[in-house]
Amino acid sequence: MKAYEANFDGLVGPTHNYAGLSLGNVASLNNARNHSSPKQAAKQGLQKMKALHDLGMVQGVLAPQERPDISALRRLGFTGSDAEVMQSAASKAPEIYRAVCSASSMWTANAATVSPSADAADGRVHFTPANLTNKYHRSLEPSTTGRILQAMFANNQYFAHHQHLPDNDHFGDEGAANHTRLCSDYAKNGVELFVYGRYAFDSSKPAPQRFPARQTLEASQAIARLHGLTESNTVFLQQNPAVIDQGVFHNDVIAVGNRNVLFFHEHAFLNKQQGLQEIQRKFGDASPLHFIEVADKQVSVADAISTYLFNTQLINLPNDDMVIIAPTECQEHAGVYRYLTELCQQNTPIKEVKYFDVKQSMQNGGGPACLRLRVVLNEQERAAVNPAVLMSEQLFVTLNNWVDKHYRDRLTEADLADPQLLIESRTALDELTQIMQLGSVYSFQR
Ligand SMILES: N=C(N)NCCC[C@H](NC(=O)CCC(=O)O)C(=O)O
Repeated sequence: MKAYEANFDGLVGPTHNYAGLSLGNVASLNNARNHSSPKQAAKQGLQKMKALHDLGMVQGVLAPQERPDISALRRLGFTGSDAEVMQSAASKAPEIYRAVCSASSMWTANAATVSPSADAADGRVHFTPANLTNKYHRSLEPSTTGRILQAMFANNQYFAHHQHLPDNDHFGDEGAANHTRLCSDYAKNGVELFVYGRYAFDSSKPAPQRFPARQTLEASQAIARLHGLTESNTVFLQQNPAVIDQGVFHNDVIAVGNRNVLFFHEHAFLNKQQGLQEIQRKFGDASPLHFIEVADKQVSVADAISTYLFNTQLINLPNDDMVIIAPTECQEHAGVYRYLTELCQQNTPIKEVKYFDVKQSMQNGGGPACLRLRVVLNEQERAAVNPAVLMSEQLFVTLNNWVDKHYRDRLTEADLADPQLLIESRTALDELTQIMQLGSVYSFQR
């Protein structure tokens, strides 16, 4: 049976803003406190989703989260009406307040880790929401993410949903951003590559010194166990601590894989040769596996971070051509643009690059690949997905109208404390759960 690698992009939420919350994420800190455009951000995301749909890809939408997160503030002792909770938190704890306003759930590469049914012992598609423990503003996401995923992939004959890992940094898990699956065909058993930043229970092991390693080996191993993967179809690689310390806060900022191609930077991994050999061994030699390694002299780590060359999507079109979906930053950088142009003339499966403007997201350190969660679905599984979350001409028009109706063109930090913004957000999300037939997934609805 044929299988597809579907992309589920995060719909940017109404409070999208630049709060400088992510130590280790260069863009987040560089653009802190700039004003944002929630409307433009959401529409940029919808444009990319629609473009992939029009290319014949299976494309879906993952709903945003309720922000400002009032229940998170009440858990921290802020009391009174919703408006009073917002006002007192915004004035007494502005850093915390900015964190509970973040629309960071748009980066759905961090929503969960997904293992296709062809890899899992029980023959179902497995989802584990990421606990995102390393950053407070992201740690607010997993419970709601889990409810939204269960409303999208509801049929438990085909889909298995796990609770996110323990909310402790020893099990820090950032989801699919640190997970890649290589295979000869999406429908066939593949090799699942887990990339971690540090060991949690062995401080003698290498670790970054300047910026945090968000993903632990122990978290990645737990996910593999929960998903029913085997030793023969999993590989655990450590990210090079030196690149984490330069600002590569997820593996998907320095490497990306799709089907039988792993596209990565020379300095991406620790013990690279040993790791690549293990991948090759487990992938087998029945069909070709392409390692496309970019040398530092071709593209430096710093340029990879500023252009997000590796936070690109690698997709196979229905005609089987492999295409790179890149941010326009890659087009605007002469060296990276030259590299990509030459790459398409070489004898690799990659034939073309398509550029998209996702600047609102890029300014917070999220590129095209951050914005999507990949889910491999065979025909039966695809038919079991909630149809209201799958992109179509109609859904594209409906969601653009919805954004035009509810989203602000411009948001400044001061606007975040406006009680009206909470009302606008909740009104928008309540309507969205009708459009996408999600049920009452938000705590304000329960
Ligand atoms: N690479 C992947 N897969 N995802 C990108 C996530 C970017 C996100 N930025 C933020 O959360 C910034 C929020 C702010 O500063 O307003 C992060 O650091 O977790």
